Amino acid sequence: MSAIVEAQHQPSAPVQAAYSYCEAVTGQQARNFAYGIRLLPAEKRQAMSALYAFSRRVDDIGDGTLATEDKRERLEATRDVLDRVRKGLVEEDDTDPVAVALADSARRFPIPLDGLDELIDGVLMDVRGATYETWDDLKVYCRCVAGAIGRLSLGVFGTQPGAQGADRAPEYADTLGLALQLTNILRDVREDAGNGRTYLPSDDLAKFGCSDGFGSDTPPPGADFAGLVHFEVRRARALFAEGYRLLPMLDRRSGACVAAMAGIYRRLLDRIERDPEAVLRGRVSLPGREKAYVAVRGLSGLDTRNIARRTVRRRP
Ligand SMILES: CC(C)=CCC/C(C)=C/CC/C(C)=C/COP(=O)(O)OP(=O)(O)O
Repeated sequence: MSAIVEAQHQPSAPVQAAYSYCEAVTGQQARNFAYGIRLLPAEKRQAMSALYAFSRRVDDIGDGTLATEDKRERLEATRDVLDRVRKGLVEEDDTDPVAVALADSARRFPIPLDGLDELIDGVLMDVRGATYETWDDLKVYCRCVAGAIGRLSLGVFGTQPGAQGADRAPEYADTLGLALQLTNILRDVREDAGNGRTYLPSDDLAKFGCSDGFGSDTPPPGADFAGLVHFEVRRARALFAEGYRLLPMLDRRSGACVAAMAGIYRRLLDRIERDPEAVLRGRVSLPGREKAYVAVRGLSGLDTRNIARRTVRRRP
């Protein structure tokens, strides 16, 4: 019986090739998230790679050098691909491997594909050059480009039968996405400034005398740059703490994947907190061996158990 079930889960050759393509994209480009995705069993790993490859495509259009109108057109073309996936119109021999892999994943897992529309909407906001006055404004953007990825991933992970508070799992997955995105914004502050983009809320920039932006490897004169960074780090930490409530609801390997992704980003945040100006000098990153260590820790379940204990303690 189990052999029959196994056989049913074996993708056909073209679908397998499509997944191999998505896994190659993930391995080459997901410098941090690949460490978590690798910890998943094959079917979930393939589905996460399909989600990653689609998201990468959307993100690359947004970050690319095309003119604004061409970017818009390309983004709407990815929305058409998504519509074909949603309507079950993508055949196994389609020439787009990402569409084939995504269509197969959507058949296997209850992935809320509308989250990918949100991602496209978020990148369109970016292409339009949106700026954010308050954290509430920035949150709208972060929900689209990262919260949605958390909710999509949860569709692949699922929650464990009988997990307490599982109805709040999408909310926690979304919050974890916000935590990662805010960390990403802090890490990339200089690179984004170079591309004419500022994501941090203008209210926060004004409060710390940083409204003139970050065009050089030292803070603008008179600015309390460290104060600004520490303020945003505290905000990100609170989001991590809330989002981590998801972990005890997941099975062991999905929990390991999330713990590795979040753990690597939390360590980035630690580094940024210790030396805020480092983000002006270049891209803060972790050495490969440290990322591997965080992944192994995730697999050991240590982080998940600690969080479960803290969550239980906090309950009234
Ligand atoms: C529940 C759950 C799984 C939540 C996580 C959701 C998630 C993975 C959100 C991604 C947001 C983010 C910071 C993308 C940057 O990708 P990038 O390719 O620019 O990152 P990199 O530059 O660090 O490689």
